[in-house]
Amino acid sequence: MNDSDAAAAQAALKRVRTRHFQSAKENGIPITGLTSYDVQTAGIFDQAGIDFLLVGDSAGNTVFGYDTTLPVTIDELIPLTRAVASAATRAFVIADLPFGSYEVGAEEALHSAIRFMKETHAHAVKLEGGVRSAEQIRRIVEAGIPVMGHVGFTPQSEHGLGGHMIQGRGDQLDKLLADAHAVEDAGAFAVVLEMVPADAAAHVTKELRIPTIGVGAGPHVDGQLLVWTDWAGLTAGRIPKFVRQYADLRGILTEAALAFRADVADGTYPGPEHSY
Ligand SMILES: Nc1nc(=O)c2c([nH]1)NC[C@@H]1CN(c3ccc(C(=O)N[C@@H](CCC(=O)O)C(=O)O)cc3)CN21
Ligand SMILES: CC(C)C(=O)C(=O)O
Ligand SMILES: [Mg+2]
Repeated sequence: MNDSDAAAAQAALKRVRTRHFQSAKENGIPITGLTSYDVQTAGIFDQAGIDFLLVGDSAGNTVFGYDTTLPVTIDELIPLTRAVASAATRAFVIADLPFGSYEVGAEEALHSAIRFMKETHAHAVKLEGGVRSAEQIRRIVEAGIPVMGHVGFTPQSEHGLGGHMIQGRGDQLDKLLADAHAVEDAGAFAVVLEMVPADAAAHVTKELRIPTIGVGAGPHVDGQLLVWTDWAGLTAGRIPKFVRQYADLRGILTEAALAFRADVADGTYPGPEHSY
């Protein structure tokens, strides 16, 4: 297959599966992912051909209004994940394991992963940490559940890391590489690299057999993932420097709300066509 045939085959997939993450890397076809937390956006992103939908614990920020992802629970994420999985026909749906649902050990991690698989119909789980999470990843994979790893900046350890800090700079590159290899060796099908310098991400991407998915990791990775509310211009206030904003939903919805208010105030809504 030449490059454009491979890209067309990827676009035409009936359902993205873990082997397609691998073949995308091997054929140099960039993988795309967005977060999603509801049935409407999941349907839109799926139809647009986004390869995977991550029901992130970033829902703590984007849905529930917490300052960090730390308070997010499995019980909060299950209904969101179920909604996303119900709308995805082609996209691969990944459930993010929240803080406190896998750190105690492999047994706990497997219990949490099983809950997501049974109760949401997601296709895989994601968890944070490299060397420190390798046993958990191995155990979940052995049970037949695909795992996406997540190394570099891991938001669930934001307090331990001292803030939203770039990881893998200078002499931290060895730790980043060790973490990424630990995730691969434990059997993960892909790994997220968050907030790492572009050259460090390139280095990891070259060394690993499994695809790397960058979030603020520059262009030399196998795929790109963004939090959809940042990407679509819905997030209020500061967004991370690595985000390109593809729409201005906040502006559009503000205009719509102002117009609705004005129409109700001056009696032009509802019109006769909206009345019974
Ligand atoms: N809305 C949203 N977007 C995200 O990308 C995201 C979440 N929430 N929640 C979970 C984690 C936390 N992440 C974050 C959060 C903040 C920065 C950030 O503000 N970075 C600054 C530099 C560091 C700082 O000053 O705090 C930047 O300008 O990139 C980066 C990643 C990524 N994830
Ligand atoms: C930012 C991505 C990687 C994530 O973990 C999330 O959205 O929760
Ligand atoms: Mg997350």
